[in-house]
Amino acid sequence: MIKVDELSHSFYVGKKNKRQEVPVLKSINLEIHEGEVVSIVGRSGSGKSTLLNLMSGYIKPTSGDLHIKETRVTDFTEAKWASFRSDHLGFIFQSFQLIPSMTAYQNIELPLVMKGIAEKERTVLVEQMLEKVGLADYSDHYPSELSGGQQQRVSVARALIVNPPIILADEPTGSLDQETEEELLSFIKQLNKEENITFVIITHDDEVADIADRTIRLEDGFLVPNEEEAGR
Ligand SMILES: Nc1ncnc2c1ncn2[C@@H]1O[C@H](COP(=O)(O)OP(=O)(O)OP(=O)(O)O)[C@@H](O)[C@H]1O
Repeated sequence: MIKVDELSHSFYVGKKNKRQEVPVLKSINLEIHEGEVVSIVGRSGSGKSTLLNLMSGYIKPTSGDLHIKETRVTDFTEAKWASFRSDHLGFIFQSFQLIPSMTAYQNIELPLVMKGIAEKERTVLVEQMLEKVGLADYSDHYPSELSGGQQQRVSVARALIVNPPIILADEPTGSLDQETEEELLSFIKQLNKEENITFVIITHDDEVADIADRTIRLEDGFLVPNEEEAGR
């Protein structure tokens, strides 16, 4: 589903004549299979978000190769990435990243508008999705009128609305209380089981790592070999 080969990434900081290379990811090899829930853990600064941003096409690798759904995306232009993302990837963030001036309904509808889906069809899909995430009564609420857990459900609904086979999540439970976190995790597990959606989840949270089929650990930009896999 996602194949990462010898992927390295450096940032360059400082002024032109004093440009300094900051190597962040170092020869990462990794394969994520269809239907897996994979958590990515590691200390702050270990490169987790950089890896997710590479998988999303928001940054380009310095070297190495990346395939998603058997498509080589390494050299994609921004336009190609934008269309690939809208067909294959959904995103969930710690800070929800909802548009404050749009209602729950409009936030969920947005990816369909961007895909050029007709209004009639959008209405059916958004209403179904509001039911599915238990927010049918909150469709006209703005993000500021929703609890953290409800906002996260809107953001999950927005990620799901285009039926992506893969969802990439950066600390999705980071802003939630214990109970809401458990709700979100069981919803993720349910989506994974019933709809075979592949999840890649960055987390600091042991409970998220607990629902994952596999945990990948980054340390200073290197992937730490998984003992179980290394022993096979
Ligand atoms: N745009 C950038 N320019 C320069 N350095 C960057 C940039 N983005 C990230 N870095 C550096 O890359 C390293 C890895 O950052 P990254 O955000 O991937 O870590 P992380 O594991 O996700 O951390 P956290 O858990 O705190 O979110 C850090 O040392 C960071 O300072």
